[in-house]
Amino acid sequence: MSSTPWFWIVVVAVVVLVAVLVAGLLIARRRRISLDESKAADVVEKPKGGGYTATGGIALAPGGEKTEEPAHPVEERPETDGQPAVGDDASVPRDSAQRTVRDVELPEPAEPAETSAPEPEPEPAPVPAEEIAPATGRLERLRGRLGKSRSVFGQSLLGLLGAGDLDEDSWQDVEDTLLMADLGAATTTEIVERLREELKRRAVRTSEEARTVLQEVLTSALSTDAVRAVRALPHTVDGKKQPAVVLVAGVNGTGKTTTTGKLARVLVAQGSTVVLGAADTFRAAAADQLQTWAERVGAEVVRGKEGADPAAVAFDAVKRGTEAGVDAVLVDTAGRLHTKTGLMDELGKVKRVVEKQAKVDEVLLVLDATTGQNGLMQARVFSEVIDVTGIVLTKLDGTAKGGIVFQVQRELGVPVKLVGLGEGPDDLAPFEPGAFVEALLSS
Ligand SMILES: Nc1nc2c(ncn2[C@@H]2O[C@H](COP(=O)(O)OP(=O)(O)OP(=O)(O)O)[C@@H](O)[C@H]2O)c(=O)[nH]1
Repeated sequence: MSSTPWFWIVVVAVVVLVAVLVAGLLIARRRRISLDESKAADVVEKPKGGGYTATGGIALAPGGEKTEEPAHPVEERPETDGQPAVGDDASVPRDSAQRTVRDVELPEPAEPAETSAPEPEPEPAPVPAEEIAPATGRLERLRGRLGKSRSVFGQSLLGLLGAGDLDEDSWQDVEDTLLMADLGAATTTEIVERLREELKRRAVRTSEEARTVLQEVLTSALSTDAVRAVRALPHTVDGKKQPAVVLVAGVNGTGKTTTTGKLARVLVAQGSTVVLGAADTFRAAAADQLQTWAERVGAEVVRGKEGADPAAVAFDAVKRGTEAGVDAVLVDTAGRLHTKTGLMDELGKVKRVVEKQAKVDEVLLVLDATTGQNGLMQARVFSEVIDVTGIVLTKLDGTAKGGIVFQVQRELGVPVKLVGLGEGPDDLAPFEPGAFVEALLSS
């Protein structure tokens, strides 16, 4: 056999081999995502000066009959280890003067005036001392307030996920980043599992695609069927106007009074009339603070003397609000958490007493985002004591741990309804999962 056919067979084989190798290299290169590429993509993707920009104003709903929301018994909650037991201290009071919780007789419904507390002192509603910014302007001004929360969380996650096929060490880094941002063990595990699944299922190859998946997974982890509107609008009972009754609860220093004032401002700006109840009678300054808010926004305040029975003050605030035909009564409660039993006595009683004349439509639990796990433990105690219907997460402007939102909502089974993004009177925003995640991931 002549050597020529063999020569051509060898040439063809070599050409085919080279072609296969080149094609393989090209495909492999396309599939690899470098950190440089992710950075380049980020430069294009990052919204300029982007921050938390809720798309709408704070949603409000009438009180009265609630729509059925999913039951979330404490036994079914994850991460229930380490809950403070009865008698555990939950926080250090801001001021030293304290009074111990004592048993006080509940006022009879027919004779509310016979409470053991001093007579409350209704104040006439003053004219608003300041012009209240409209909701749209307010939201715009909140841009960038999540600054500190964003950098750690979003950038390290995007850096990791944008780096291509992740090995186990890199997944461990993703997990650590989520844990450091205060998402908690259960939420972190769930999110990592979903990220792994989605990246694989969608054969994610670019950092841009990874960003989309991350955004979707985080947003869906924050989504809930529960209503986020604050039930602060009046409703009708037996043909008579009934103000919405909102209790604001939380440990001292979390921002209850400030939140009550900010919420009153939102309501007044929308044309509602409001009575504020200063049921935090442990600290004289708390009632003064609320009174200042009332003067600023043009609301009436009902307060008792220092040491008065908080339940009696709350009762009288609701009574006054009903008689005056206002739209909403916001009751600022005391949050001293010396003992779970004490809190149960106080807060439970406030609610029971108020409900002798009107249904409580909303119980907002105010949590300080900067306290991380401690805040979460407080939340567990409160949710056992009182039927919390919404969370207000304050001081998100001052923490790198915005991830606490995920954990709080998951553990309590109650939606985060509002977020506090500063000390200013208009620094209260509605909580929107999509906008929040967008702010976390941008830089
Ligand atoms: N940075 C920041 N500070 C806030 C926010 N909300 C409240 N604060 C500040 O937190 C401090 C405590 O707020 P208060 O409203 O007095 O807290 P409280 O829960 O009523 O406290 P007690 O009356 O002691 O029970 C104040 O200095 C507020 O200005 C927020 O969203 N961001």
